[in-house]
Amino acid sequence: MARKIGSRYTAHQILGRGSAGTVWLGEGPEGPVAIKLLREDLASDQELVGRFVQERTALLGLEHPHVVSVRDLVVDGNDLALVMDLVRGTDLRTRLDRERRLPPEAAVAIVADVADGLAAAHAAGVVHRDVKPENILLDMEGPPGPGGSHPALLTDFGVAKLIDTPRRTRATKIIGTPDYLAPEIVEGLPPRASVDIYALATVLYELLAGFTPFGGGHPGAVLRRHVTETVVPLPGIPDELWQLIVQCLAKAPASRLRASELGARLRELLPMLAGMPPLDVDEPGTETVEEAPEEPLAGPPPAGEPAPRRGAVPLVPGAKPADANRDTHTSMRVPGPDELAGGARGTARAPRAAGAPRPGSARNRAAARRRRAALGAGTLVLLAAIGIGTWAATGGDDADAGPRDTGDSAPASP
Ligand SMILES: Nc1ncnc2c1ncn2[C@@H]1O[C@H](COP(=O)(O)OP(=O)(O)OP(=O)(O)O)[C@@H](O)[C@H]1O
Repeated sequence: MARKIGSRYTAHQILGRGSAGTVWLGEGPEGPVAIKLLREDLASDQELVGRFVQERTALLGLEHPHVVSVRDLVVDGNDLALVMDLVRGTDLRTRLDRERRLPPEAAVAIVADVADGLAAAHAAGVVHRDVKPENILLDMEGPPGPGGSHPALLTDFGVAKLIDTPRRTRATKIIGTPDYLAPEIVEGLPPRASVDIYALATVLYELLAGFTPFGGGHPGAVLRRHVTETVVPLPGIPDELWQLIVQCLAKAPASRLRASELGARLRELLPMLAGMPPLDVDEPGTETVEEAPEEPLAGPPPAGEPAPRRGAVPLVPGAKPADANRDTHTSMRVPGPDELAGGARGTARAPRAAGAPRPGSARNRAAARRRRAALGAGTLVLLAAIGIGTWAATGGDDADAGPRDTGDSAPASP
């Protein structure tokens, strides 16, 4: 059923639903558009509406072949909507679900497109903050490129920032999708351009492997892995490609490549990857490092309340997720030192070449011991980092103090 959005747009048919709202196929004065209608509870939040209007210029200003442009912002009664270019195709999550792993050439071509889009955004001072396969659209009407991949476009710019908490509390909250969150966000530091590079490298790893490097299990465990664990090489991956992934998954933001460089370096690899089949990797079982069963950091939901779905589990006991129905986002408090110390039992996931023995052998037990030692050291590092995060939080209201989330004006440098 058609629905009017403001005075200029009509929404015809639902294209999909996300955590922040529903995307409609619509019509505007200049032709077909995609309209993202934000959830009612977000639309009725006066502060968010204020930010929405404030962000107008930054959101509307981004024009790039690999970015889904926002054409208009509509604030009309209870409706809050972003009007975007319509991309006729599918999102990368759907393709990944269908194919499980992509041939390296196609994966690299897609990620190079997104890196180029990010480079333009970062140059304009915009940090995306929620790079993940769901936010990468494949334009099936665009010409197929290397590996037969259609052009990839990054969408949802600015949405993570819009639904973020007020500035004064921002440094104490984590907003995002756990599998793609850079370690410095877990540590409570403000998101800079380099968080997008980390998330994009995670996407590249996922396209090649079929799973993310630090995902699996409780969101709290996922967050800890970002800070404490190092990524394990994928069997059969060309070394040049692996080195790029490792560099962009560096724990230190300054060690990661800039988006423009990442795009260029990935494109240089394309000829070498031509015709290479998907990597032969088995998804690792989640190997428990400690013998004792892992205790969830948060208790079970009270009787009568449904268990929150993936990504919506509070990291800290008693903390309520912003929206338990969110499928892919999480809203958590930055864990305190006690909570981290109590949750130091982690899990480690190591990819295996297809057919290789599962973990549990004497060799793997030795590796688990090494990881346990590393995890202990990592926890110390994390505790120190939380100290820094706390400093950032307490400095948040002081105009002259330390680093801050400048959001749309965040420096594009890592
Ligand atoms: N500009 C667009 N053109 C065509 N389809 C779109 C466009 N933007 C989004 N979609 C489709 O709408 C669906 C919902 O998108 P939306 O951005 O709301 O959610 P998401 O990114 O999947 O999840 P989340 O918001 O939780 O991150 C997506 O599956 C996507 O395929």
